[in-house]
Amino acid sequence: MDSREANLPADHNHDSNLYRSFNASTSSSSSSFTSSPPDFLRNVQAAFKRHRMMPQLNNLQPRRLVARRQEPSRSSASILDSKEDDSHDVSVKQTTVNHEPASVTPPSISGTPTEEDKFKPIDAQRCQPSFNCDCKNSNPVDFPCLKCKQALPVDTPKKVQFALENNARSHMGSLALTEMECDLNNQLDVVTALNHDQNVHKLDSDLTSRPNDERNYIQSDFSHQMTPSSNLGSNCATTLLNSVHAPMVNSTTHSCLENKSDLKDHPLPVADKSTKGDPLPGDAMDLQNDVKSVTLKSVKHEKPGSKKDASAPRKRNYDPDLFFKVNSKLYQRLGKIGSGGSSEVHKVISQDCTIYALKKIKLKSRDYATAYGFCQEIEYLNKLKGKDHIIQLIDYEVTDKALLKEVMSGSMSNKDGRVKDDGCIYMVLEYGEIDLAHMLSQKWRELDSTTSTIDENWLRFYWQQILLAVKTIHEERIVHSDLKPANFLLVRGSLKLIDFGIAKAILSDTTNIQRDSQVGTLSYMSPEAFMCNETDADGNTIKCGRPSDIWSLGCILYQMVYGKTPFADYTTFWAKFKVITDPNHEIHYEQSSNPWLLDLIKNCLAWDRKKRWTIPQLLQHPFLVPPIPDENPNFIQILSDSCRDDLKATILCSRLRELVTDPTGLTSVDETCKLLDEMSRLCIQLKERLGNSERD
Ligand SMILES: Nc1ncnc2c1ncn2[C@@H]1O[C@H](COP(=O)(O)OP(=O)(O)OP(=O)(O)O)[C@@H](O)[C@H]1O
Repeated sequence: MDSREANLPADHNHDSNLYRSFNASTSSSSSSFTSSPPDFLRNVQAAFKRHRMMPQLNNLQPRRLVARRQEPSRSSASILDSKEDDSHDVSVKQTTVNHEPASVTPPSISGTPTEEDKFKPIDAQRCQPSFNCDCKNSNPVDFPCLKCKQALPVDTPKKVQFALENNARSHMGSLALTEMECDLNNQLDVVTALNHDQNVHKLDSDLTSRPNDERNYIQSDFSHQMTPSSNLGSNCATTLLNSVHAPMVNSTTHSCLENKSDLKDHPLPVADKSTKGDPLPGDAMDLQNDVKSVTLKSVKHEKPGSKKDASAPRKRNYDPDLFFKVNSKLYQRLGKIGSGGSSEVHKVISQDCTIYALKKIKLKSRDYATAYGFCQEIEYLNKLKGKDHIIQLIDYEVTDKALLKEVMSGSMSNKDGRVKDDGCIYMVLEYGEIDLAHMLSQKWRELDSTTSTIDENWLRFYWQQILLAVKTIHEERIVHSDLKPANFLLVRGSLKLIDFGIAKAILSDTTNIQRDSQVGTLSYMSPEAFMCNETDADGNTIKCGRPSDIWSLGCILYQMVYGKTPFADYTTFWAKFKVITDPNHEIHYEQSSNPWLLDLIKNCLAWDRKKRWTIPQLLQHPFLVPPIPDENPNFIQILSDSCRDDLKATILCSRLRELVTDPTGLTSVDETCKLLDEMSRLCIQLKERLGNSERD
């Protein structure tokens, strides 16, 4: 055992009643868990910090996530199943706890059997595999196994969990009751179920009743553990620390209550026989009384096997204010992340303790074509599954099954039809910590307070990732049409593309697509997006294809370099429309210390879409792939040698040599830029030729 834990001071405080009473029944460890609240909290915090990244913690299941399993063939009234309430059964269930990674569940189009019933009951969720009765427990020390009744050794992290749980519980008011009740028949649950977020939340509410200094201490102690929430990623420890603002799960509590058929048979933890005879101090006594009263109500309300209940309509076993349900799986809401023009995006946690983003699109009062378009995002995300730079779709559900069917079959026979009023699209997505828009504004805030300019390596790193993301979709013949910083999310250090809400597939063999309407976000919209479907000077219909995305990328890069979009000074729609669609409008570029950078932006923001570079070209641009410095006198020679057999490449080489060795006429910055333009073009062409000859 860690010496710091072993040295925890003795408990003299009423706040420790719960864990004290528990310790009394687990005598060998009792001294380890005794501490006055501030010391105790500190020790717990220290211990938790030490262990929170350990794999064991990643397996912890937040019990509030789960709702009670209902037997498929029975009404909700028959939830109370004596077998399920048998604490022995817990250890059986825990062996079946599903620790699969976030898996992709094939969505059901219609009539698929509900998975609701597979939803793990709370007891099963709480127990960790190490606690099951197959423990072959040869070293009984601390906690009794519920099935074999043998004591199980308690490793350090579990103690930490226990201590944390109980510590927080000891600060709880009556809100803790229902959770307590869930534990009534299972002392071991108290150890294994770490529900820090809820406890902290409850702690908040309870703090008001505490003396000021103690309250301050507790608040600072816990807030200390709850720091950089959204940037921590999605491991379980993060979850536990992050979800402080998650709503409390009264509904789960209820479902938990519903599962206790006869709580009389199960001893209350606070009234454990090992503490028999000890008068229960105030808090614990209140708690116990409250538990009993809630229990009685619950039992009365949910009498098992009653005919009335059996005939009652099936009850929702979750509270829609607290959970989302997608393909019968529940996701607890942790807070709203954002909302777009058409959707709400929430941070959620799944039953396997993984953080996701859940995008909900309400289809109410949408016309069929629009709803169909939204649904197509699913199609694209499915197509882009497994691609590194694209946000991953974990699961989805379209409540209007007919609509989904149409999208999946690629038809829209029902286009004049109406979407069901309560129709919704749910998409469970990989969770992104921060989007590029926020990263940029942070970056620019930092830069504004110093004299330094944007770090080119930072720029290169993220620009390359942006290009790779767009390359992925372009290769799949998808035009995103709404590229902007907010649609690139940082996931585990990589930028990933989101929001294919208005993306379009390139259907034919042509490189362009025709859009039905003008789309995108004004500041990033290409000239052709503004003029989509109109006729150009040559009488051709203006189309939006991949080059339109490249223009948007140019706007993003401009913003990364200068801190604002190229048309930011034109604030109204019409002003923007006018300058962007004007082929003679000259975009203003501030000087840059790196001329390649300017060249790069200009190649994206060429008004003539045919002159815009493609993604493969941009990926090879000298800004990302700097040419070997001129100091190397042999560079051109080496280059010429390597393409000796290719006449065109040799010509390019000699032209490049001329420019490098004799850059005449460089009297102005403009001239210099032109020269660099030319050199850049030659470099790219050479690179292409070399690449081709390599392939041949
Ligand atoms: N997977 C995710 N992880 C984290 N945050 C996300 C995720 N998906 C979306 N968001 C957040 O939610 C916001 C809205 O999402 P999204 O852009 O997909 O919705 P939308 O309705 O299509 O928006 P818009 O009107 O901007 O096109 C995003 O800007 C982003 O901040």
